[in-house]
Amino acid sequence: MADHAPTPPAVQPELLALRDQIDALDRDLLEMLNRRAGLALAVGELKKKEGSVVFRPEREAQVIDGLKGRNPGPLKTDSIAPIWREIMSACRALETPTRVAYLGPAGTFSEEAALGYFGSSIVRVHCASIDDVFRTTAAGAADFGVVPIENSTEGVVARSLDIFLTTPLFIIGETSLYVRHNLLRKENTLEGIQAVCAHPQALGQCHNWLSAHLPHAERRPVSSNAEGARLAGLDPTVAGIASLRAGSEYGLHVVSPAIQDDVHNRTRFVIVTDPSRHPAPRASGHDCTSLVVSVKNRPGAVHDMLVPLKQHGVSMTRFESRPARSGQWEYYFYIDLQGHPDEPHVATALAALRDACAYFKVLGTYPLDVH
Ligand SMILES: O=C(O)C(=O)C[C@]1(C(=O)O)C=C[C@@H](O)C=C1
Repeated sequence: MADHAPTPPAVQPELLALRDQIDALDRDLLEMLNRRAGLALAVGELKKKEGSVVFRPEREAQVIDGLKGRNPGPLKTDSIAPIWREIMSACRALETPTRVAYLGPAGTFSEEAALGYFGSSIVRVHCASIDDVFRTTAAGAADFGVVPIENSTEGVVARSLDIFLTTPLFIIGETSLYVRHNLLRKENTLEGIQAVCAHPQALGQCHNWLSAHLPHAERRPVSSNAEGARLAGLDPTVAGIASLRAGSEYGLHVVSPAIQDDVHNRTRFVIVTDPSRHPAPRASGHDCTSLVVSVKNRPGAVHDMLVPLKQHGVSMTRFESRPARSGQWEYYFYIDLQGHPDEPHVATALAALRDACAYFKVLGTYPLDVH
């Protein structure tokens, strides 16, 4: 009896012929991608002469939308956005480096959102907190910041919304991520776990699972999930809740995968930048405008404020309130509208809304996320 591994079957001639065709096409693709990169470089030179910015989110959204609309298959239409984001990321990097700040360390969901939105050809700027992402971007140490603003299980990310009241930064893009949390640990067992370290949002999103499976373990909030994973790597009695990427980053076992209470758990992130260095994106055809407003505390004030939207046919896709901290039961309202102020009906509705509000700030106008 042979004691060595069986030899694989001989490669069939049909398979060889198909692979030859794939190799030839890959060479064509490589040549075409390089021609595309050459054109992007020429665009970059033009922009340098004009003094205009390199990153154009509305153009990238249109490129992806256009290709999705003409995809003949069999490539899945869902595959188009990630492929072209990477291509445009590589082309953009030839024009200029894109520095992106987000809540670090390596392996956070914020990092995943940043890479999903900008592609992987970016300069990664890790920040210790959401406040730090805003500060770093405002100080010019990053060109863009990526911050979470709402989660489908836990609701708003209050800190991000509060900072929007005072920050000079504005929103130029959005991206959403399916967030799957995993219980990670040095040992591959639930036995002996004394504490679970994660971001408070993740602890909240896994509340039922933790109550059912680790009722006696302390739930210890830390600055990020990746930080929780890092701590789990240092102490065998500690588990972290984080992404699979964070697990492999810190050499941990996945003791239990997908422990979030809601299988459709999603987080929405926005991309912020300094308007003095980067203009607002132009209309792409599928845009969102985000506002924060307040009204005088009187009967019917909120209703009256929203009437112009109906009158001018503008859809509201989000309406969120946060206490104004005045002690007077006053609130700030965070509103997302469909459309771009360059569209006349949106501009008219915004002007009327502004007149009806005691406080009115446009947080940004940007292309809707393209998947
Ligand atoms: O069209 C441009 O303005 C480009 O710079 C080219 C390109 C691309 O690769 O398609 C790259 C960066 C921009 O964000 C948009 C598009």
